[in-house]
Amino acid sequence: MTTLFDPIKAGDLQLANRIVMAPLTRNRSPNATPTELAVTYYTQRATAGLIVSEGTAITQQGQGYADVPGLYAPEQLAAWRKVTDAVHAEGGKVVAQIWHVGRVSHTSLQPGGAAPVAPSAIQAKTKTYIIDADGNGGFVDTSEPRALEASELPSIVEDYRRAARAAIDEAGFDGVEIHAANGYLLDQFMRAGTNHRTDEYGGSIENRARFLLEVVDAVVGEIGGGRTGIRLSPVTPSNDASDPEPQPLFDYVAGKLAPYGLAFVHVVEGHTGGPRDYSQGDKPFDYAAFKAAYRDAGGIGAWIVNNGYTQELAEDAVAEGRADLVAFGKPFIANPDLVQRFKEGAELNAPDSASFYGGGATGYIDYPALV
Ligand SMILES: C=C(C(=O)O)c1ccccc1
Repeated sequence: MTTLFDPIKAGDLQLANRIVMAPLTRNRSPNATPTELAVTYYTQRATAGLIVSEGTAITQQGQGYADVPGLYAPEQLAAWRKVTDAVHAEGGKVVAQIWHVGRVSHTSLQPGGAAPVAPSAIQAKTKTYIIDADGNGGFVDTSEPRALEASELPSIVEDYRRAARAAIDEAGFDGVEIHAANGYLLDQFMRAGTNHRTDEYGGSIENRARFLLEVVDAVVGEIGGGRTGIRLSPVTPSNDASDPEPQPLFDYVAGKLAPYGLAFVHVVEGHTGGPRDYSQGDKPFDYAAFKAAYRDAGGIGAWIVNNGYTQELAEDAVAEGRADLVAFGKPFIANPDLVQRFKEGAELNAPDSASFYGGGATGYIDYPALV
């Protein structure tokens, strides 16, 4: 019977166990540049079978929150290199989550104070975190976006391709995870609640999935499917995302992803950070059918599940073949040695939500490991 502690090869990634550190935004990268604290933070957690980095912007246009990191400037890439070298020195594996927020941003974060971009000019009913001129952080409404011209999309595809190449060559990551979840740009294009376009990128499921698949094609073409993963969240309402018929949409996407030889498909089940049984549309989302759509079309990527898993739920999912790996977020924030704690059945540290976002060492690198 497969357990969480069995190694697995996911594409080109040889992983020591099935326990994944989920991408976790921590807002501790001033000027979009990870600090030395990030080196300690990720190294402390290097026993994870795979670390997925926090969302990392492919360009300033793709930046949506204060103090999140980027992959688009030399100092950012050099800072990430220190992180990946340190994780590798501990025997860990780490991929970069490459991210464009689309409409989930604010003019103060955008190049030249411009409006954020999106498939359609529909303002997200959500807030983002910015730091004002006096250095005070706070949550504000996201700015009204402008609709991207179709002629602008090839340039954004190139931004993803360039970021993927830089993540490998400059920043030293073992691969990338394309962030196509949680109501950000690629999810905005896929889901009908955010995509009201009438051109070849809107309307039908095929059209709404087109931009995502152009990005996947470019990234895989640049770094290979074996070093490329993707994160999807079929029914999350995060960042005001919605679609009335998620099953046909994501079953279609699964089938189109299958030929790319991806290292993994990472699925957020339910409401990101909320109830796993949350769903949209007139019936619960069928995750087994979604996985089957991928496998039946020839998809070989490892299947990673996420959102609210306990060790017991994770062990069952892997033992029963519903997942190949399980990603943990908050447990990894509070337990750098989560793998050891699972192995020993040790008590887990409780996470302190007050220090999830922003700040310094407190709540970041000071959670205790087992003696
Ligand atoms: C990258 C994020 C995501 O995928 O939801 C994120 C961003 C800000 C706060 C929490 C999470």
